[in-house]
Amino acid sequence: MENHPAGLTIRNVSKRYANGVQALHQVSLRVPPGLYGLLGPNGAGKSTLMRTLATLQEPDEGHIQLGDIDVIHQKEALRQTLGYLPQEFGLYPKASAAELLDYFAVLKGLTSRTERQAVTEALLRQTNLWDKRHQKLGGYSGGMRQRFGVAVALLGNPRLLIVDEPTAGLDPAERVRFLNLLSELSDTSVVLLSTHIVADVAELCTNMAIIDQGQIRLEAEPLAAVTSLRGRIWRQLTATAALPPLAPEHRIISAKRLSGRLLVHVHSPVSPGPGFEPVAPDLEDVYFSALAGCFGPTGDLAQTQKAAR
Ligand SMILES: Nc1ncnc2c1ncn2[C@@H]1O[C@H](COP(=O)(O)OP(=O)(O)OP(=O)(O)O)[C@@H](O)[C@H]1O
Repeated sequence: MENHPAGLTIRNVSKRYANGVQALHQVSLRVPPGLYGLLGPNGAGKSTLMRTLATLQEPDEGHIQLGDIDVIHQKEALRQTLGYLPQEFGLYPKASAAELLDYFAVLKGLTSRTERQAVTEALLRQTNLWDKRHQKLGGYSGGMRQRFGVAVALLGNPRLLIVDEPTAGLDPAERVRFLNLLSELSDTSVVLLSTHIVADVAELCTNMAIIDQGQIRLEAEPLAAVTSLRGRIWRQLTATAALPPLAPEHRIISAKRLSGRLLVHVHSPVSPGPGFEPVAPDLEDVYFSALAGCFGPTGDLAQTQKAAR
């Protein structure tokens, strides 16, 4: 991180809610500038971590640093440089994008009308909404709403942009447009994307982490993670829906129904037995292997590879 003064460092962050749920357990991550994907299933703790980073809630313990800002103890300083797009946000349906963005710019302290016009025009162009700026937000599609959310989050030129599950509900074209926008933004800042969609991370993220039950299961570059699984993923298409019997050291990482049959993927350093064939791994195999604990308790790819040699 020393080489990346604007990067984000998260150390041993834990959070237990009043109802006893341990949403985060000793989470540590290094998030360099670029597009970083935080991938995990429902209830993994992604939103809890995002809200904590956005200073909307306190962790029980841990340390978070963005460049020279101590996020937990210098909340105001962090907020000056943060853009946050929550999982759900309300918009005034009767306002147009231009009106509402102008309003948020005033709230952000941009009092000069000329300056505001320049800033909001640039943001509406960047998010590809300029032509639709006079349309009422109530008539915006899901993707346009999300891009408008990003325009609002970008007011004030944040060094850290947090987007919490932004692609859920977008059609494929809108999803790609939205991810491209995030990728462009990540040229100049840290962009943290939380998602449960593996393809979001596979396509554009330069780094990623997989979180499950409040714990980091893997932190890696997506390509390196896929490469690390070469020769370790095997598949079998079973005639019935029954899972094949396996030795304890072989782990079924996924089982999908396919036209009445079952496509089983197994993580194993050697052939799991007759009926299995090797398969070129992809990021979905990485994801399911991580959830099955195949990358070890620390989720550190380098450690895992060393142990496997
Ligand atoms: N305010 C809260 N009070 C109590 N428990 C909570 C609260 N918020 C979240 N939880 C619980 O903490 C765990 C993590 O939730 P969180 O919303 O952070 O996960 P997530 O990965 O964002 O899930 P999703 O993809 O479903 O949004 C879940 O078990 C959830 O039920």
